[in-house]
Amino acid sequence: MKYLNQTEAINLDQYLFSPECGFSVDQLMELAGHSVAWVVNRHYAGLKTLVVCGPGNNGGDGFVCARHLHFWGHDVTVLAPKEGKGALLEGLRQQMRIMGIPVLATYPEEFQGNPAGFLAQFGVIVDGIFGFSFKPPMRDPFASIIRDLRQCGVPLVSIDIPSGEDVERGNVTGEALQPAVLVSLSAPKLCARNYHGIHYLGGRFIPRCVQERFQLELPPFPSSDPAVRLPS
Ligand SMILES: NC(=O)C1=CN([C@@H]2O[C@H](COP(=O)(O)OP(=O)(O)OC[C@H]3O[C@@H](n4cnc5c(N)ncnc54)[C@H](O)[C@@H]3O)[C@@H](O)[C@H]2O)[C@H](O)CC1
Ligand SMILES: [K+]
Repeated sequence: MKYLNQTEAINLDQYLFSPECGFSVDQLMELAGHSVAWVVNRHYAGLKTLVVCGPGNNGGDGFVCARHLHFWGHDVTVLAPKEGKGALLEGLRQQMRIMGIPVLATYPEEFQGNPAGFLAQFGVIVDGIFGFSFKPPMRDPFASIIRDLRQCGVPLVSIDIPSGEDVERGNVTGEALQPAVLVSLSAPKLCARNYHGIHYLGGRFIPRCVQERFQLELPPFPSSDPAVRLPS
């Protein structure tokens, strides 16, 4: 299986959205977020869940994941410190509102100065902060949230990239998240080469001709599963 560098990941994404392929962002985000929710439910079914969303499409995957987990009976809270841009992310936020899923911009008042106390309420935390467009160094508010998440002891499930990792070189600063579970989307990125936790490939939407064009050599997905576990 091929591990993508940052440029290859962006090129694959753009090719999928080109007229030649005909996919739309919201369509693939739905499939990506659904596959992450499926993995979370498989390993952490029924646990109180926090989904932390960043400002880009990795955060969008997080909102979609939150919606599916809510439907599947999880008690879900979203922490999304920055308003993402565009109608797609705005629509996802509106869905949270009408479904009664709390979306916090900061830690609640009673936990200001005690992030560990807030995070300890959750059985699992989904990391939708940064994906393949992340460029170090991290900036606040995400730098401090990532520090809190690293120290909190609650199992983390990272979407596509453990947030804070350089997409190609991995955890070079030592400040990135170290998730219990990583769900790579489309194809794993170079930073995942040395990942030894529970590793899934999700986002089962790459047509055969696109796999061949990008020489992805993806493993087969079992039955109708939206994700496949990779050896680690
Ligand atoms: N093809 C697929 O598999 C699909 C993947 N999806 C998901 O989309 C992300 C990539 O999304 P993108 O919007 O390009 O970028 P990010 O979410 O990684 O973040 C960009 C966001 O973050 C800001 N930012 C960048 N660096 C920093 C920094 N050092 N400090 C603070 N903020 C930073 C930047 O300004 C942007 O606002 C991919 O990983 C998948 O999760 C799609 O959902 C579907 C198709
Ligand atoms: K992430």
